[in-house]
Amino acid sequence: MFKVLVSDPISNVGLKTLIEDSEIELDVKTGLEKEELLKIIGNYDALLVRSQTKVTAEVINAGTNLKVIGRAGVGVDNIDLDAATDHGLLVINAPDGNTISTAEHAFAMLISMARNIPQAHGKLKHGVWDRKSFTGVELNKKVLGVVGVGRIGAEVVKRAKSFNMEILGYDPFMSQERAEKLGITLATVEEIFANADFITFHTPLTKETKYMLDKPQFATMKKGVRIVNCARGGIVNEVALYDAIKEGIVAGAALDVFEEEPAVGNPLLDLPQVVTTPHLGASTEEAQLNVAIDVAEEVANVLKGKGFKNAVNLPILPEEDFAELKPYLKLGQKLGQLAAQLCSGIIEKLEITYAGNIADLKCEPLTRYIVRGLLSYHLADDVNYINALKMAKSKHVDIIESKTSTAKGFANLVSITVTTSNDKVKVSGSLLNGYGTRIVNINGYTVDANPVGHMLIAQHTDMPGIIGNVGTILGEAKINIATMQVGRKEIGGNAIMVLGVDKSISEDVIESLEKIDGIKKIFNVDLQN
Ligand SMILES: NC(=O)c1ccc[n+]([C@@H]2O[C@H](COP(=O)([O-])OP(=O)(O)OC[C@H]3O[C@@H](n4cnc5c(N)ncnc54)[C@H](O)[C@@H]3O)[C@@H](O)[C@H]2O)c1
Ligand SMILES: O=C(O)[C@H](O)COP(=O)(O)O
Repeated sequence: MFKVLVSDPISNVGLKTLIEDSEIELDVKTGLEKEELLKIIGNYDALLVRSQTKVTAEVINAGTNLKVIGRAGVGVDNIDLDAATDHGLLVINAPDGNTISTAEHAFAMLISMARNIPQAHGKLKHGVWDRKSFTGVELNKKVLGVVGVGRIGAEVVKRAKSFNMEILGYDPFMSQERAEKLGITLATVEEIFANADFITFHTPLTKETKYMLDKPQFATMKKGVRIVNCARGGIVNEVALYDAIKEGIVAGAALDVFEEEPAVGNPLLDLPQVVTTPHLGASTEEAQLNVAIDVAEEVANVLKGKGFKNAVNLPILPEEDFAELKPYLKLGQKLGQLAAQLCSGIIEKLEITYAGNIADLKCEPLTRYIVRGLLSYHLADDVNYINALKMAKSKHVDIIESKTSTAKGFANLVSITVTTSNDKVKVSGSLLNGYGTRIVNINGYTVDANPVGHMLIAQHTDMPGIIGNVGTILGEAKINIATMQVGRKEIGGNAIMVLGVDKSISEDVIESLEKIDGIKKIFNVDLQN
């Protein structure tokens, strides 16, 4: 049974799949104080939030059973992604469900600001018929600057076009071709700031976008510019905005989001030029239902080990690409596990070569499986597919990947070389058509071993009697040999023996094996998981 905590208001109808799932126990506890959340989070496998719950490193540390954090919405700036990744926790969001609602809200805010609708409404509601104070401006033929032309930005563009606005757009990922398709002019952010009558922001809040509109940028703007921020507080510096309004540079600001929320008491709210809503961009029946359905489905899939598509802290391959790579994942993990058990010392470098037809695939997920296999020998469950690369970096393990079309007689070959403070180990594996995963080379010795269960790998001198002696000792210890491979480079030289055995070999048996004349080193390898 998986326990899921919902700590922000999320549509009950949208959560129906989780509520009705017999494998899931759902608790809805909204408005928890930080201390209360810290106290109970350790009981849950999944946490579902919107933007209110601050999922800090402290919460993540306390969530010892957490596997996934689901965000019913887009922005994940309330979640400490680094801490989640460090703990191998998957963070998923629901990026598509509130696009239209937020674009409509941004546009509603823009028009309200241009025509002073909230101010006039407020006055009339208080019994004052004031037609002089609220002369607005048209949108027709005005220049709209859209900063961030992703899902929401592009929808805002569509709506602005129907109002006959001239649109300048900036997004680091927008090509000239896409701009032309949207019917807008590709501009730099500086050009937008210098030329726009209205500027609307639709970027996430990142280190790069934090205060992208600040005092120096206001100084470059047209007098009378109007600003819309329905993305995130902190993209626009609120102190600088306040000053720019007071100085008459900015004629109006429409704000749905604030640096500190709830924004009660924010000085900007005292300015008549500011129209505002309390973070309502995604607050429609439709958006809330959409995001709840999406996040519920994804969280259930993650918990049950099924596929998911909206991971925030994990690169996701298109389904077709992942299907091609999937059969290799087990091979990658086993190669990593095997190499970890064949080497000693501090792991410094991992070199991976993808050869043959696998070189044509997008191998990043496979690299993660190899790294996970390698590090899990020492770090056990602390390392997983999500945090593997970060964990390697934090342990100062350099990862070097290369690809080549030639695979030395195999259709595909994955080779890994692990360099440690006192060792170097190379193992290669292949996915053999009809035979599954195979270890085909260990430190230059050709072998053909199925990487499963318990293995005994012995480095020895190629001389008569060794195989018999090993068999006798294992037989006396009641250890059944399932498979056996011997590889050598030259007669009487160094050789390797790879045995598949039915159970783990105890230390005293290993010691007896090590005493056999000609045996150089014994590795008791466990490839069970
Ligand atoms: N007010 C609300 O209720 C509400 C609702 C939904 C989303 N949002 C906010 O809106 C943001 C955008 O949502 P979306 O669904 O369109 O996301 P998106 O990922 O589709 O689009 C964001 C775009 O911003 C661009 N970008 C990133 N850095 C940039 C920079 N320095 N300059 C210009 N562009 C940059 C990205 O390339 C991307 O195309 C979210 O991150 C969220 O914070 C707010
Ligand atoms: O990023 C988002 O999806 C929006 O800011 C919506 O936030 P909310 O779920 O708290 O309304």
